[in-house]
This record gives sequence, C-alpha cells and structure tokens, in this order.
Amino acid sequence: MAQKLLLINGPNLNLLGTREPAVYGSTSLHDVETAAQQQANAHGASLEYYQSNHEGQLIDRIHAARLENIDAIIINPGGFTHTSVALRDALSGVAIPFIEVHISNIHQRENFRHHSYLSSVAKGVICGLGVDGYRLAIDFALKNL
Ligand SMILES: O=C(O)[C@]1(O)C=C(c2cccc(Sc3ccccc3)c2)[C@@H](O)[C@H](O)C1
Repeated sequence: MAQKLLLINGPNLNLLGTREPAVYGSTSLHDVETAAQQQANAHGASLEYYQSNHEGQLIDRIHAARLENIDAIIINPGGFTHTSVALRDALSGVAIPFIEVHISNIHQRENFRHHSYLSSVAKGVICGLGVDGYRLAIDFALKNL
C-alpha cells in the first residue's frame, strides 16, 4: 500500500518567508507544503499538510492521524517545541513515528530554545538546515518509515 505522510507546522509558521529571512529563509509555507507534496508524490506516496497556531488543534490533528493509516509525521512544532508536554504526549500516544524539523539551529539561539519536549520521543531531529530539513525528513521517511 502507498505510504501516507503528514506534514505539520506549528505556530507562526504560516508567516514563514515574510520576516527574518536570515533565520528562517524566504520560502513561504505554501511553497514548503507544495514542494513536500510533489516530493512524496514523485515517490508514489501521499502527503497531507496542516498548520495551526493553536496547540489543541495540532493535538486534534495528530489524534485524527491515528485513524488515517498515516505512516509517518514530519512536524515543525515551532515555539511549542519548548513548552508543550501535551504535544509530546499526543505524538507518543498515537504511536506514529515522527521526525522533528526546525528550520533554524535551535542550539545556536536563545537558551530557552535549546530544549525540546519532543526530541526524546522523535525518530530523529533535523535542525539548522533551513527548509531543506523538510525535504530531508521526507526522504528519510520514504526510505525508512
Ligand atoms: O527553527 C524553527 O523552525 C523553529 O521551530 C521555529 C520557530 C519560529 C518562531 C517564530 C516564528 C517562526 S516562523 C516566522 C518567521 C519569520 C517571521 C514570522 C514567522 C518560527 C521557533 O519558535 C522555534 O524555536 C524554532
């Protein structure tokens, strides 16, 4: 059966590409999502994408994935990376392997960004490679998850 991937982006990432290009690049979220879908489709897989600024909506989307035969989740949790036990619990609870992606290198930034509540339950973490991180995460998921 064809692989099904889910790309999730968290708070403020809807504004990607509009400000702070030195940190987050100039690619829009729409372009990230479109490229991700084309990449998956080129390998015979499907990819759905979702973005929300609301923690509960992200959690509800993760719960729904459990009933959709999603094989892997690629998630940029944004600021919830550093605050959300609930998001961690949702990802652990649905037992779908996920790859955590950060556009910036969170370890080179403010101290409060150095810790992630999600990394210890992620399959892997990619950070600091710009939006290429999404492409690399999808490539890994297609080959391994
Ligand atoms: O590097 C990331 O992808 C990260 O997940 C993304 C974050 C983030 C934070 C604020 C805004 C945005 S997206 C954005 C960029 C420029 C202007 C408006 C929104 C991302 C941070 O909260 C995280 O610490 C790191």
